[in-house]
Amino acid sequence: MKVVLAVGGNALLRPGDRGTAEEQMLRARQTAENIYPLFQKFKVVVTHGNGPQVGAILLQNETAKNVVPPMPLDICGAMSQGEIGYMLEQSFQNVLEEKGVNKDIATVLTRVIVDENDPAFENPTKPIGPFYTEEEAKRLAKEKGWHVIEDSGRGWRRVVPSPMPLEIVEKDVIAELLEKGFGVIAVGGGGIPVIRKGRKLFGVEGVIDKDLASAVLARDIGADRLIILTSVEKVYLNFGKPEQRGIDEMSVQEAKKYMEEGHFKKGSMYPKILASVLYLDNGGKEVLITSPEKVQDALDGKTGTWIYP
Ligand SMILES: NC(=O)OP(=O)(O)O
Repeated sequence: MKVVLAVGGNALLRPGDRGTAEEQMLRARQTAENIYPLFQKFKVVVTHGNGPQVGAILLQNETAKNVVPPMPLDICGAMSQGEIGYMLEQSFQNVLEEKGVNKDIATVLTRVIVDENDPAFENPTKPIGPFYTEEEAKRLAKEKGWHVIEDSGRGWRRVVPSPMPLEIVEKDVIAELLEKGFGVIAVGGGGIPVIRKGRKLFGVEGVIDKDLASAVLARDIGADRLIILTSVEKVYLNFGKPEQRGIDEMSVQEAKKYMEEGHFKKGSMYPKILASVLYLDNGGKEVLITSPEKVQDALDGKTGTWIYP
């Protein structure tokens, strides 16, 4: 069975973490300990976010711009794929070794085709980098020309364009590595956004949503299952309210209805449900949304939210 496994931001950073290498390596190791059995059971491609890391790389580039030439956002995205791919690959490989599982892991630098006329380029929505107070964020926006927003009740952040992913450039390479028995890490940070001009590709500045890009990958390689790991055990209706109710199973039609009714927050569960719909509406078979800690129980049918066509 071919599985695309999208790991959330908490795979590398938790609230309160500063984002040091030691912290991120520790979180990567914890993620590996939770998910290593999946590499034994399935042909797995792990995808991941990069919001905090790509924002930090961009800041580093901008801060040192008078010493070394700063890199544009697509190249910062490529750097974040290398950084995070390394941390995950090393952690997965070490845990698999300790558990006696014979599996090699390969990270694929991945580009994703977007539309150069995507309106997202004129309307930045993707939060990256550290959190600021409202006052700091508004000052930085004025001083540096940044766009900033309040991010899901967690603080203020810089936002950048987030075009819709259309196609995974490296889909055949990823599929081939899976068939040959490798565990694969790909589509890091939603992939590096590129546009097609004739037969050539060119990078563009943006950060793609990793859940949407994971759905496109799952479609493009004909994955049997899309698993989205996040900070909650299952999807909830009326999340955070007294009438909150966990969903064990829903159809894609029900998922669309709940989206329209406004049950899912834009910066958190909404893109995961949208990605599930995108995958299931394009031939996908099933989606599981749960936390890294509960993924084994969810696969045994004990928890998580399952979504079907
Ligand atoms: N690219 C992306 O979606 O990153 P986060 O999940 O970290 O926001």
